[in-house]
Order: sequence, then structure tokens, then C-alpha cells
Amino acid sequence: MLKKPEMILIDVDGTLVDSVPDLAYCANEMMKRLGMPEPGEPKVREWVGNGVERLVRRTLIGQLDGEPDDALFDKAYPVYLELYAENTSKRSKPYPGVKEGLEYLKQAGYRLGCVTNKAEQFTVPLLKAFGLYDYFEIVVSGDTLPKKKPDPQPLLHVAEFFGVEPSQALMIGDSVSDVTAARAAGFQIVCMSYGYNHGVDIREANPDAVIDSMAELPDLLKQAARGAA
Ligand SMILES: O=C(O)COP(=O)(O)O
Ligand SMILES: [Mg+2]
Repeated sequence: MLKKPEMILIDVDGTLVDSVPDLAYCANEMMKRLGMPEPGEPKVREWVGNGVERLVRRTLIGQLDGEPDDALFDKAYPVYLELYAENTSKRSKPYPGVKEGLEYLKQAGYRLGCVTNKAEQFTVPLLKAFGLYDYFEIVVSGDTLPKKKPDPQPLLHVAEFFGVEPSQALMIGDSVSDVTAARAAGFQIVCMSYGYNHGVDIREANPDAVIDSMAELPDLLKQAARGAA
């Protein structure tokens, strides 16, 4: 059963923003420049979630697990970074219900933080491009701290920043990394059904609740406050 939290941390890719169209465009373009086969958007959708460096490695080997040749990676990575800097938000967009959900959370007085595995140089422009940045009092990106999700470090960092006990905190995400990080941090976890989870239904990771739109958050949190969610 969900308990009403004091603080809510929200993931970016697959939760707030459908960012795969730009990530996939850059993956395809990088491979074209390297004279290698383009992965296409459905594959990239399965590879997002562990930061841009992992995405580039997965693109180079054409699968989720494994490592590319070091020399190939060293050649490809700067190409991807340059492409993504120019194509962070051109094809991406916030999911329906995101603005509504954030507006409710803000008005209801929740402390709001953003925790993503996306590198800071891309997170901030992406959130700003869609008017999402100002909802958050703190944004922790994939390279802000020594460790990123599924490690609990970024979640615990924000809990400390707000002076909130982990048991009073809720993470909203879309992937098994969000669930693992939240469980390890002692947070509650709600997941979006529409996000990226390496091609696996997020319900298999047993989050506390799964919702189809952030516009469902008002009802969910009101139920939690009544002890009924
Ligand atoms: O950059 C990524 O791989 C995804 O980041 P997320 O933590 O916002 O889903
Ligand atoms: Mg995500």
C-alpha cells in the first residue's frame, strides 16, 4: 500500500520525456558516419536507461550486454556527444499528462527533485526546452555524483538535501534501475507503464504502483493520504 510521501523524485527519460526519437536519430547518424549498420529506433528504445555512454556502447555492439572494442568506442563516443548536443530536444516531447501532474505536485506542496542517468550537459537543456526545469528544487544527473541509478546514492543525496527520511520519499520512474535504486534507498516507487525498460514490462519489477499517465498522480496520492492506495 502506498503511503503519502513528503518528497517526490522524478526520472527523465521514459518518465517525463519521450526522448528516444532524438537518442535514436543520433545513434543512427553516428553509425552512418562510422560506416556501420544503423540500429533503428525500436532497438535504441530497449537500450536507453543507463546513461549515454552505455547507450553508445550498446549501439556499437548491436545488443544490450557486452563491450565494444576500446579504439572503436573512443572514436564513436565524441561523435555521439556532438550529435546529441545538437539534437537533445528536436524530436523529443513530454508525455501527455506530465505538465498536469507536475502542476498538481507543485500546488500540493511536495518537495520535488529530478534524478536521471542522463548526463548533466543534456539534462538541463532538455528540461528547459520543455519548461520542466523550474518545477524541481534539485536536479541530479548521471554524472553529478560518483554513482548513478541503480545505485541508491543519487536518491539518498536528494533526501539529505531536503532533510527528508527515505521512508517519507517516493521515486517515480520507468525502469528496473529506478525500482532497484528506490528499494535500496528505502523509498517507495511508482512506475509509468509507457516508459523504457529494456523491452520488459515494468510490472515484473514489482513497483508499489504502475500508472499510465502522470495525470493519475492526484488520485493516487489522495488515495495514499486516505491510506487506500
Ligand atoms: O540517459 C539514460 O540512459 C536514461 O536516463 P533516465 O535515468 O532519465 O531514464
Ligand atoms: Mg527512465
